[in-house]
Amino acid sequence: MTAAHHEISAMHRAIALSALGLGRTSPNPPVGCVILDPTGRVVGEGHHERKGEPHAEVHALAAAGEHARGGTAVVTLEPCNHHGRTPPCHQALLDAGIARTVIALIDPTSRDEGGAARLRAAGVEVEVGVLADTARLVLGPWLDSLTTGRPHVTWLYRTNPDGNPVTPTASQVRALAAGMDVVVHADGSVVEARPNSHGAFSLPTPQPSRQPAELLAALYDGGTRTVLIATGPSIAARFIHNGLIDRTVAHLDPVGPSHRPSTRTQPLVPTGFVVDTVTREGHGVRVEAHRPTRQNHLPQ
Ligand SMILES: Nc1c(N[C@@H]2O[C@H](COP(=O)(O)O)[C@@H](O)[C@H]2O)[nH]c(=O)[nH]c1=O
Repeated sequence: MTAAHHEISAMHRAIALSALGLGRTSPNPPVGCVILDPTGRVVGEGHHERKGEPHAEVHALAAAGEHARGGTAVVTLEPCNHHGRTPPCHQALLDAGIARTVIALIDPTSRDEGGAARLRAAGVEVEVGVLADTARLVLGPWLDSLTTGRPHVTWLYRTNPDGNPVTPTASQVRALAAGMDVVVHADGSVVEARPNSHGAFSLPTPQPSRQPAELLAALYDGGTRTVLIATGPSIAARFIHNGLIDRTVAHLDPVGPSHRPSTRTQPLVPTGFVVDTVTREGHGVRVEAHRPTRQNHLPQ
């Protein structure tokens, strides 16, 4: 049996909710969950907000109460099977009487037997891989950081009318920083993207190191999973040359319909990057690109 239409709709909602956790949950993943009652009606929603706080399933089950009995849990990441800072979610689902669980992505950090296997063993119907690629839009950086052992790094810049990358504006930085753990600013400072957004678990931000790889390793050890480099090309180049930029977001300053650049020294996106989206935004254009890697796709 595959996912029904109303389960797909619930997964879309769960994925959107999970993104509310971006820039807050690290080192935990941003996860969303929707609970459907036995008739398919939405009776509870939740997302993981911060390390040490309840997981998405627990929030959603609390909202659903008794309506969850015999119902379906739709969750963006495999329910956990271990006692960490919070009790195992697969047990919470069993205790609530959930009969079916629809999962987008398997948790590669599942200790021993994963939550999906535990649920199946207890007689719960489990569907895995539902809207996996869509869920990866939110969980991708967290999953990538597990594979690389360093935070996922985005370089944000503006291109001037000549087409060369320069430091982004404060409002461009603010908009993207909302979903990031840490920002490296043009003055070299390394700060939590939104102060105190990680709650009681505060992210240590090490002093900027001359070595980008060392800086990223120290950030990863402290729990950072996403970094925004909000600088012109000189700082960013040190990361690019070491293969440490995963994604770029460029804001193009508008130019007239006929334009002759005086100097063009830099490409629009780093060499080898693949452009994903080109959108008109505000007065300018936003271009997003990513560095293709062999490790982009973990097993689902
Ligand atoms: N945030 C989250 C999950 N996160 C999983 O749990 C681990 C953290 O456990 P703990 O220390 O108890 O918070 C984390 O590494 C990841 O594997 N799992 C889920 O089922 N739902 C959630 O909402």
